[in-house]
Amino acid sequence: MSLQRLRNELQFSVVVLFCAAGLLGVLPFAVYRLVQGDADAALLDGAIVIALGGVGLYAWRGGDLERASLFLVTVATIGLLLIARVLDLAGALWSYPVIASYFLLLRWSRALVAASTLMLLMMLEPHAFDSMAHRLMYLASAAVTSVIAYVFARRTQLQRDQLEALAARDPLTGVANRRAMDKELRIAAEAFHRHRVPAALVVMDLDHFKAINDALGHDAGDDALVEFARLVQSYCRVGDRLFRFGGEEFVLLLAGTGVNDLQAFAESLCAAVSTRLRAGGRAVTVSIGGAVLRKGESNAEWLARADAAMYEAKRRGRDRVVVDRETAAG
Ligand SMILES: Nc1nc2c(ncn2[C@@H]2O[C@H](COP(=O)(O)OP(=O)(O)OP(=O)(O)O)[C@@H](O)[C@H]2O)c(=O)[nH]1
Repeated sequence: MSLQRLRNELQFSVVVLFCAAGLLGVLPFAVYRLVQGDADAALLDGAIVIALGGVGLYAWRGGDLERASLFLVTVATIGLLLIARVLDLAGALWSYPVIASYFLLLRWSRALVAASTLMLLMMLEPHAFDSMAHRLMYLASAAVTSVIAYVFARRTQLQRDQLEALAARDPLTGVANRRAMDKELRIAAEAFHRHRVPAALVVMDLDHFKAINDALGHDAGDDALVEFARLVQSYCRVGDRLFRFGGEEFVLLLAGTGVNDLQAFAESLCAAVSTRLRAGGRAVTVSIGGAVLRKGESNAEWLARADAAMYEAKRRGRDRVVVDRETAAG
């Protein structure tokens, strides 16, 4: 489990690997200082090793990553400032990995503040550098490290956001996909169970879609799906969420909607589709099922009721709405 997280989760792997690398990097020095009889430095290195080991173990065992990250950068910063005091320039060299950790583990604005503060404190440290030239060289190299780490962290974050957005979208219609739906349903269900905010699900399935494909070709079918999604979205309010459930089936989540509003909304949407949606000059219709979330009901049960209502609409002749009225009980 944790090995898998090491491969898949950036923050987890940075915390664990930083702790492991820091621990392995500092431990030999702690032993060396002890052998040399340099008790202060040995004690300091030993304390850093123990702190890094503790944070790494905490994260590895599933501890809160935000907390672990904050603790890690704090330990690394304090350790670095103390080492720079005890060990002169050799201590300052550790500021490069510490700066990198800021940009990998903190929000970029906080990382910028932390890196600037660290550089300032190091510059003010009287024992860390033996000449002004060394001091300025440190400042320049630490600033370059900060810029590179900043660019890398920002780009990585941007790419991650883009990948997440792509993974949640249906490429044909551009609406959210089934994966995104599960998350939104959880949020709506939580608002209902905690605060009694009603929520309705609308399941929509285009009628005789196979016939459209067969008669006009797959591309015309695709166009009809895109047009349908556009039409439904034009009917949505700001908080409503449309998902492509698969094939020619779509799901609409209406937050704050009770059973009567659901019925009225679905009826007008159904009528709008049959009058406005066309494929090869022919009207395209939709069968719609609806259900509002009931007390004590799981999301799967809720969705299954809306889906069953949609199949009932198909059974009754298509191009119509069936709302599961039992839902009013909740
Ligand atoms: N063009 C296109 N067709 C799709 C897509 N996804 C699924 N389909 C087609 O949608 C059709 C669905 O057919 P059926 O499940 O038999 O349903 P139907 O013909 O719509 O009939 P009813 O739902 O019973 O009214 C299949 O022919 C699928 O190939 C898509 O992304 N694009």
